[in-house]
This record gives sequence, structure tokens and C-alpha cells, in this order.
Amino acid sequence: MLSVEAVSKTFGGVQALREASLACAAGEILGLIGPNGAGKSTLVNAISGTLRPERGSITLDGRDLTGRGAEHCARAGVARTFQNIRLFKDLTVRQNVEVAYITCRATRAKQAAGIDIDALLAQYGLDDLADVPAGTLPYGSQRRLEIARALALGPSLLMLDEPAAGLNEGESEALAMAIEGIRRDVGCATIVIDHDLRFINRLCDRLCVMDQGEVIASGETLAVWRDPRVIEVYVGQAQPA
Ligand SMILES: Nc1ncnc2c1ncn2[C@@H]1O[C@H](COP(=O)(O)OP(=O)(O)OP(=O)(O)O)[C@@H](O)[C@H]1O
Repeated sequence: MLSVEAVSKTFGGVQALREASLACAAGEILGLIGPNGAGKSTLVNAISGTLRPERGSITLDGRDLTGRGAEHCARAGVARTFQNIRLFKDLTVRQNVEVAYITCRATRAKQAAGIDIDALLAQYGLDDLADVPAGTLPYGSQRRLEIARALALGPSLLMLDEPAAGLNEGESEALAMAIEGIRRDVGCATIVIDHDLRFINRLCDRLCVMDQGEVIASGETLAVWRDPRVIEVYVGQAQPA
């Protein structure tokens, strides 16, 4: 269970997070949405330890992760993918997954025991590409490798930052089914950020909506879309200036 309580962060004069809170339970798929600049990536960065919040607290399964750094968070079971793919481009596909697995084996022996790298590569359609440098893969395969690598960490929390960006409808549907498979097989808490609202609504049990650094609504997907503040942010955006 991830619990984020009243986290704040400023960059110069910009308040990127204003006492943002959210929770995500094991086996749950939470959609984190909001307009550009709402603070979604900043919140994910705080949860994954790449930036230190000024106030608030972040715990995973009761362990305090607040400001503990990316390596500590990864070892505690936080895995993520990035808006702009960040693979080890010169390492092979298999080596990318192995690096994560080695981290998992060092600190999460129970989870590591359940991970089979060959099966993971096959599951994500990467078995025939295992010895190819990651940087030479087509875009869709790089996206799948990022997810396979995140799963090799044996995560308790998986955060996917714009996983459907650049995918066509068929690829998005396949991705949604793969994420549902992760819920079934791994049972981790999953947070998905995406601007593709059809993808988000189809996939997520609950939504957390941010605007200007604040969480303005959270709850079951359908209920959130009836919230006047959410309607204002989304419909307001579509109005001509
Ligand atoms: N490293 C940084 N330095 C300065 N300002 C930053 C930094 N990172 C984020 N910001 C600012 O913080 C605010 C929140 O940005 P953030 O990237 O978290 O939004 P977002 O909801 O992820 O947006 P998008 O959907 O466009 O990715 C924005 O005003 C952004 O310009």
C-alpha cells in the first residue's frame, strides 16, 4: 500500500505540489491525470525518490520513503517507467532486464524467486530480441522493455508515466491488457499517468486528478468524472481562449 500525505514541492517561484495526497493499494490500478504542468511527474519523482519534497510523507507498506533517494526506493520495491524512455541503450535487451533483477535479488529475495527473466522477455514479445542493443529497438518494443525491466525489480509499486504515448489504438489495447495481467500475476499497486483518457478510463479502478499542484479529486473512475472541479478543468481546457 502506497500512502502519500500532504506532499509539497516548489521550484523557484513555482509551487509544483501543494499538499498532494493519494493512496494506492496492492492490486489496484490508479489513474493519475491532469492538464500539462499539473504536477503529476513531480509527484511520481517524489515517490520514486528522484526528488525530495519540502513537506509531507511517503510510505510504502508502512516503510518511510520520504526523501530517501532513488536507489533506496527501488530497493524498497518502487519501480517506474519514464515519459521519455530511459533504457541503457548500449546494453542488450536481456542485460537491461538483468540489471533490475540483480537489484531485486540483492534486497527482495522473496520477489526475486518468482521472477523468470526468459519468461518475462517472452511475455513482452522480446525473446527474439534478447541480444539486440536496447537503443536499436523500435519505439513500441522499447516501451515494452521498460515495463519488463520495471517488473524485474519485483515491485510492490509500479508507476507508468505516459505508457500509451505514441501507441496506436491496437497497441494501446494490448498495453491495457498487459497492465491488467500485471495486476493478476504480480498484484502490485499500479499508478498510470496518461493524457489518453479513453485508455485511462478503460483501465483504471480509481482516478486521482491534479491541477496546479493540487489533488482536486480522487475516487472511483465514474464518480470522479461527475465532479464539478474535474469537469471545469477538462471542459474549461477545451474552450476557446
Ligand atoms: N525541475 C524543474 N524545475 C523547474 N520547474 C519545474 C521542474 N519540474 C517541474 N517544474 C514545474 O512544476 C510544474 C509541474 O510540472 P510537472 O512536470 O510535474 O507537471 P505534469 O503534470 O507532469 O505535466 P505534463 O503532463 O506536461 O508532463 C510545472 O509548472 C513545471 O514547469
